[in-house]
Amino acid sequence: MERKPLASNRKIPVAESRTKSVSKRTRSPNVDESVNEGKRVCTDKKAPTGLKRHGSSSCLSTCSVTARTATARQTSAPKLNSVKSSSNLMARKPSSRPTVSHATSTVKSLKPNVRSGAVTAPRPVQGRPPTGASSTLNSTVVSTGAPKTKGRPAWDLKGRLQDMQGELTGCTFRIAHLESLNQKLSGDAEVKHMASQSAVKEIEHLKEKLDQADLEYESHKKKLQRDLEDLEFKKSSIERKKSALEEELADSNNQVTKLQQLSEARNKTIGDLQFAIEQKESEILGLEAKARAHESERQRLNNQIEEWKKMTEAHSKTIEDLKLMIEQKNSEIQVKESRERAHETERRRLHNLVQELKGNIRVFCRVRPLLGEEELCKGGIISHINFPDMDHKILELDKLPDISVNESVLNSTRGGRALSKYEFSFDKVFQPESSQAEVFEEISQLVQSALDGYNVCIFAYGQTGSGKTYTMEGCLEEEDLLGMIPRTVKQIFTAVHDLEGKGWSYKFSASMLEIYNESIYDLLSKGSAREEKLEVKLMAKGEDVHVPKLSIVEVKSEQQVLKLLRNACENRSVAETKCNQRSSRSHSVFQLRLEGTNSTTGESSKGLLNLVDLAGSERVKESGSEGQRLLEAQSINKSLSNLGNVIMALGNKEKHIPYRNSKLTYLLQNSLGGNSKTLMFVNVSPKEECFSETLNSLRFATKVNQCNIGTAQKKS
Ligand SMILES: Nc1ncnc2c1ncn2[C@@H]1O[C@H](COP(=O)(O)OP(=O)(O)OP(=O)(O)O)[C@@H](O)[C@H]1O
Repeated sequence: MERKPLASNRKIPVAESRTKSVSKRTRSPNVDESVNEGKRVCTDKKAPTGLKRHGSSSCLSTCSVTARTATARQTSAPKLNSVKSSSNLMARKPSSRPTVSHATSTVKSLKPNVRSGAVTAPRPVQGRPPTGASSTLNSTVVSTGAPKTKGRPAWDLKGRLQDMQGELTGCTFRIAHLESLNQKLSGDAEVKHMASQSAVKEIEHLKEKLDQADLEYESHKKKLQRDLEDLEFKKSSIERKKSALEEELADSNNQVTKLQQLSEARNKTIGDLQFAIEQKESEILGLEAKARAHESERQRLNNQIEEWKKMTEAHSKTIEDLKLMIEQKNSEIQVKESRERAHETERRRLHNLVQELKGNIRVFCRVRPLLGEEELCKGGIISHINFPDMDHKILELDKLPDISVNESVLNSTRGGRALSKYEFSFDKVFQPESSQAEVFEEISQLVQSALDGYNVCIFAYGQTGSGKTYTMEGCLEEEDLLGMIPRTVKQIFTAVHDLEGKGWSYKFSASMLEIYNESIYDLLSKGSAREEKLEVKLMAKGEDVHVPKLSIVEVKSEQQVLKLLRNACENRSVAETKCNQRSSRSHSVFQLRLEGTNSTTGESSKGLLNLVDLAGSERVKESGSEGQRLLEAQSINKSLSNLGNVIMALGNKEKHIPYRNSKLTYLLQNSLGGNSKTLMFVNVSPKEECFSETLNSLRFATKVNQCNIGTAQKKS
């Protein structure tokens, strides 16, 4: 709150200055100063009202003193200094009275002038005649006349005495007059002194009041400031409260809105609930009706239960009879199961016998169909390959006119044209339209042999592009196109499920490797391990061969094996980008170890299934390879010809079988020969330009097919 200036404030300095002046006057009463000051006070119209009253009286008294002083000045103009000093003395010592001696001194001071006759009549104040004592004094002086000393001779002592007596009389008169004047002035001075004292007291009183007023003002000001601060604090707190209240109001409004929405929702819910209650009430009515119906039904059922109890007693007897029968049947079943197990053992024996009779090396020939652009040539007909017999065991290869083959051939005619034919006989010949399922059906017995504890080896042999990979792996993403490996795995897991009912439990572990340029690589490992060359080791004489560091994964499902196959394919394709068409130039070997035990009969079996996709069998000379290709071709040629040599040696019952001449035969040592069953697919391309390679492949397969490598031994 802004403080308004008080009216008295403006006047205070004046009053103070006046008070100071008065005090000063009081401390040093000087008539002239008082006169001057008195005049100034009288003319000061700005004096405060409180002071005016006192001031006016003071002024009046001062003015009267002034007037008198002025009169005295006029009266005794020549001796003004003396009068002044008297006045000053009186003013300084108000209690002291002017004495005669004093006056005498004054008179004395006048003497020289009298003596000299230089006393002059005081000049009257302009416009005003001399009044009172002054006029009297003047008249006295005048009446005494001028000194007449000059006019008397020295000897006229009497005259001079008279003059001096006259002069003394005048002086005496003047002294008396001055004394009266002095008394009057003393009285005036006393009055003035008293007035001055009262004025001083008044001023002091006023000063005290002023100080008090100042103190009050200061305290009031402080109070007002405190009040102002309090009010401002209250104002700010009120504003805070106001803003808080506004926020609360906004919150409240929000809450009100929410509550309104909630209320609406609840009203709707209440409506729904009421509707539901009505429905439930009607349902309850219906249920009550049903309950009544059920009660009557329960009554009826109770009656029926009573009847059934009687029947149950009768049935219990029947059940006892049946239990006896079941026990009899169970003992019969056990007898039958033991017979079945004996039959299973016999089946295995007979199955092996059949395999033996068929030969432990069997050769299937598969001719793939013409594909894509190949079909456009000659209307999609394979004219140089014939399948003459109904048993699908013979393949005829027509000698093409422009291809010379150093071989004895059958002569025949077709369409009036003499043709040379090559006839090959195998355990089975699959025509181009044969499906994967049909092919697998023929080898499924071999798979069963692996479960029975035999080493089984299935090869795919043939030139590049003849269908080896298609036959062994097929397309893993399409059920119908699955090759021999996934189908074998599937059959094994299906068969194991059946065998479990006969007391058998199996453990399977899988591995997959690649032999490229006579080096072994793990197809199930990744990174640097994928590039590591592995070695074949023989554990002990007559024992299994094994490859240290090779990944051997225990598998428990068909899906797990398929996943491994996919990983292997991926790894093979990665390597293929580094080395052109590497998959065609390497052998891939999938191995599945099967270990079975029969907890009922105590039998056990240990089989090894080898599924081999051999490298393309092109001949080095004809392919005209050089550099890396030549090295690959030489490695392939070496391992394939050694495979033929091993099989020949086995067929010839030679003492030394050259297994170690190549990595492939060394690895398959225990799966080729007396303790194993071997099947070779010879894959044939339908293209005429592949005639020469087809002929070579068929000749190689024929040699293998003619071998009898002995009776397989079951491992246990
Ligand atoms: N019986 C068949 N039915 C349909 N297509 C086949 C058949 N046999 C092979 N093919 C196809 O022929 C092509 C070559 O087959 P595949 O790759 O299996 O030959 P390959 O002998 O394994 O060749 P490589 O030695 O180069 O690996 C592939 O596209 C394959 O799908």
